[in-house]
Amino acid sequence: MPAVADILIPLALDTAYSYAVPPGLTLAAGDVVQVPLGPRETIGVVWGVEERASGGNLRPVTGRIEAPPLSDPLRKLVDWLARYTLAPKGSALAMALRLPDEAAQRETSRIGVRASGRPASRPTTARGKVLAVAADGAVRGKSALAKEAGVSLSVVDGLIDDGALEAVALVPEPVALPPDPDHPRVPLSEAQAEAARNLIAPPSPSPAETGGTILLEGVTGSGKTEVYFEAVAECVREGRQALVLMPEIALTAQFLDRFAGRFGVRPATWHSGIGGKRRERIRAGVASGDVSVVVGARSALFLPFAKLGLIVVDEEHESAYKQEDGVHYHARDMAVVRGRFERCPVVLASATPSIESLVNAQSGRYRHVSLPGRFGGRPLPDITAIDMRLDKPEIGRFLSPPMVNAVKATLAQGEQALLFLNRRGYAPLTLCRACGHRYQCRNCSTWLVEHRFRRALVCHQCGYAQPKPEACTECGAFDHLTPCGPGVERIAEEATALFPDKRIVVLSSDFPGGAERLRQELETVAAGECDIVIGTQLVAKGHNFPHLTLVGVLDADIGLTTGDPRAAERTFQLLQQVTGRAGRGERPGRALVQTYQPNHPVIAALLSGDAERFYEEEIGAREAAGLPPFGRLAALIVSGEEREKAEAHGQALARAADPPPGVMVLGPAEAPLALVRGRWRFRLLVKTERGIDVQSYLRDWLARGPKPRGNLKVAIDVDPQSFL
Ligand SMILES: Nc1ncnc2c1ncn2[C@@H]1O[C@H](COP(=O)(O)OP(=O)(O)OP(=O)(O)O)[C@@H](O)[C@H]1O
Ligand SMILES: [Zn+2]
Repeated sequence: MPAVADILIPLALDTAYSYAVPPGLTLAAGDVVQVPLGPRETIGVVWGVEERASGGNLRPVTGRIEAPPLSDPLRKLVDWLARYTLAPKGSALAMALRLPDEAAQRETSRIGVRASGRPASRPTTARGKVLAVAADGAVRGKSALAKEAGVSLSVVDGLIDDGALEAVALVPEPVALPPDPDHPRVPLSEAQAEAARNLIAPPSPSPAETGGTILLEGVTGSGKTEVYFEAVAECVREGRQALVLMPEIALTAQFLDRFAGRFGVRPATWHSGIGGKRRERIRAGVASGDVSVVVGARSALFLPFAKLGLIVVDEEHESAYKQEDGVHYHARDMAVVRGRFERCPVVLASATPSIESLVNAQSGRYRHVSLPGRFGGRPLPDITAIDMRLDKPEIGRFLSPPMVNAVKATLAQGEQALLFLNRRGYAPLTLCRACGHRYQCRNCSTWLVEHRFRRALVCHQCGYAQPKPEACTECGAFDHLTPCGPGVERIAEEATALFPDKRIVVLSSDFPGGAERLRQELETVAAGECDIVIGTQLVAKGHNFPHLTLVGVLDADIGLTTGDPRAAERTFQLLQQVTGRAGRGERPGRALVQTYQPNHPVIAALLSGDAERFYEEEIGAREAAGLPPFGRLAALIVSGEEREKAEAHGQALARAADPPPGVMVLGPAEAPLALVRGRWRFRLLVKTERGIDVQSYLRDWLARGPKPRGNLKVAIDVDPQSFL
């Protein structure tokens, strides 16, 4: 009987297609192949092979492709991801199947030169210098050779033309050298050593299964990194591979150097800035098992590891782990799933765990390993509130007098201060004082944010930008456009006026020069090469700034009024993280928090340092309201170019909802961000009891309900993190 292969294609298709396996080709599940699809050829992955009588009229597989096959656990992850998120299976596959892009194919290998043994036809002093260096016969890069000889590159080129030097292709450097788990290292503290032991080997004899998820909870600066490095070391000793997931921007040279301090070499890294050939070589090294540790952003979760033995999710509470477009997945949750399929342990590390993970730890589903104090007995920072109703800043200013004094005192000691405001740009709103006009995005229902550095009004949703006008575009009045409220650029202006001779740096995700420049800038902060850092949430977490002793939070209340069910949790985590940047080095730190609501439970918990009580109350509130993890949420976001049609489709969906007992469907309601990129948005929210299979319900409902037509779209977001 002929063999038939079911091939999943990495496009938005939900099922695998059947193809005949031509004689002479043997295929196994996971193989990457080329197949005809309509008039074209495309790439796919074998999802299953069987002998079937009816395979005769199927189109044949064209051939196998040189690419690492997808292992059984990775294919299971793709299936699971698609089922859980309701994304088409092919879209889930696309995340695990990044094929060499054309740019990578075109990249040429690096060329080096060495002495050919023939003399130069026209000897000169400069040429003599080059040949003297090259006399050892070693292969060098052209510019390295020129530099070593102290001549210009053209001299080297001349010698190549002349035949005295010959060009050879350089063997690419390995993407990562093998980490040494027993590299000499700084000793762990007693608390760290105990936590590391618990992480690697559970204290009480547990069932023979390895695997399992562990919550590693330790206050800011407790030294969790060194603890999970021990688990990584153990994994490497066993000859297996480890993956450490981090929020993208935490992947700094400082972190990689810490890794090198522990293991003797830097790990392979994986994030959106890594492209071309390097990407392919990391994938290949991961698939062959040559690369034993990868530190990466969330997409590293889909790398084809040959023998994965450990996944660490650092800062597991981070909402950046949730992908909010395309396949809506949460990398922390998928890490737990991949760990299950790979039968390897998953360590979730955080100073401020997500409510979900903490509940799982308390209920015994996860093991719980704690580090209750800072490394070296260092104290946690003192946190004090500044009541903004009493300590008002001057008109048009945003730093209250006690804040200014604290910064002054800190700088006088030669220490560093961080001013934290979670708002990019100069001012979040521009208003004409003559006619009252407010500048709004033409594609989105958002105010345009002034960016003074760029001299533009910018939409933070769609990126639309217009030059800041001289006169009001509505009424023509000159000199009446007023910035309302502060962003980090405006705080920088104020700080510069107050401390004109200090080095001030502003850090936010729109830092000019992109992520790589931003990473470099974070290094200079860590090295103590600036006095005042002004930053958004991007500098608030995961970083280690040893010179920083004062953290000033400028608007602690900013996140409390969003109406988001996670507002309290988010605000608490963010404030705890940002204040936790203070006093991590030799000198103790403190934090000042500007607030209009010092008695708000979140602010009060932060000030008292009683995280446990905050978590207890928040968990109680979630349970009472049936919110995650005690109930489940899923959102449908209907969008379209015409407002009425989008709303009507939302209403038609709601009419078809027919929720069974235990399921509630709310909406459609106009989304808080009602218009984004010219599309009107309406949200439906599904809230269910914990035991309900929300995916099955959603599938039935969508199959039954009206189909989106024309430019209408329905996005599905299971376990939504954002409610905008
Ligand atoms: N065994 C050790 N010996 C010397 N220094 C250590 C040791 N363990 C940790 N440290 C230092 O203590 C500081 C805090 O450690 P680390 O960054 O691992 O904390 P953390 O728990 O990850 O904090 P956060 O959650 O706030 O990011 C760092 O400066 C680190 O270098
Ligand atoms: Zn916009």
